[in-house]
Amino acid sequence: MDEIPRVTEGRYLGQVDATLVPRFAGPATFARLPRPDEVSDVDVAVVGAPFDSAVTYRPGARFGPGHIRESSRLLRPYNPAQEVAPFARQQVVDAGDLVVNPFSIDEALGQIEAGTRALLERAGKVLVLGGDHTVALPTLRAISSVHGPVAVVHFDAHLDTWDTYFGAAYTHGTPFRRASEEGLLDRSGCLHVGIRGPLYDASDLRADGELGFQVVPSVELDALGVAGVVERIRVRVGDRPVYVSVDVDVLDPAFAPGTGTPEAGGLTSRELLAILRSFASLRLVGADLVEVAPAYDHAQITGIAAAHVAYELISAMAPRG
Ligand SMILES: N=C(N)NCCCC(=O)O
Ligand SMILES: [Zn+2]
Ligand SMILES: [Zn+2]
Repeated sequence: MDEIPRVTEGRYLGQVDATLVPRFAGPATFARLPRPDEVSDVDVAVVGAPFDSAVTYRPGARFGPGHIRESSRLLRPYNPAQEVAPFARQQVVDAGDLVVNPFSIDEALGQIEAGTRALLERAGKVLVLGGDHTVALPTLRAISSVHGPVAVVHFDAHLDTWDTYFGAAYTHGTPFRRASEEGLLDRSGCLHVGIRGPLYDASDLRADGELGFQVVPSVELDALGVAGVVERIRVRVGDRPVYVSVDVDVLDPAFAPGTGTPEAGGLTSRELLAILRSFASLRLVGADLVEVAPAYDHAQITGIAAAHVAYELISAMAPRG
């Protein structure tokens, strides 16, 4: 077969050219980007962590990476909202899926950390596609081994700083408590955005604050506006290295039905995408996008929202000027 025609800019190998190869055909990598073995240098690696053995409610996020990739076929090379061509300013690749043991949470966490560390030897930045939110913990272990403790901007309906479930410490409701305890977070620079819904107890929020998080709850979105939220984030993280964790359930179930623990009253995709666009001015070192569970999705609503979240994150990582 002849070489597949790609949109290329200088040394950066981009997407399969959708004006020459139908976008519903051809490789199923994220945004139809190349694999690592097709390029010499890597700036950003997208990688799947298809693990969902630590959920408290509906399973299925193990199929998230494949669903996000399949929903990313329509993404085009130029992002007018950020005025950047994200795949022409940096080499972005899809490194496929990590192998994760579905029967051992401990082993899976070790595999995700080792896989991410190995990628970081080649790529400056990673974007991990979950998987349930547990995958943020091993990813943060790998990231902080390179950058030290990081500021975390966490988009979620849920705090995910709870302690244990059924006596288990490593679950999708506990990654940020473990990360804080392990010293992976810069406790002066973390915040959650989009928190809503019932808690277990009023003390959950106090404990969360002690672990290093400020909260921008979903109910404050209208009063603050996108610009107000962006400012809260900017002031909190400053020039620290920033890790962004996006649980797709931060979106209202109307915009993201395909997830395991949905809560009413969330962000619109327009709000979330607008906030992420402002991150071009932050020092992004890595990100995850988790909790996409296609079995509960319809017409790729959640998958498309997730693909655009990934696109804005990668665009924000692109060097400017
Ligand atoms: N990370 C997500 N999506 N959900 C955590 C919910 C934990 C709970 O059931 O209390
Ligand atoms: Zn959540
Ligand atoms: Zn979460």
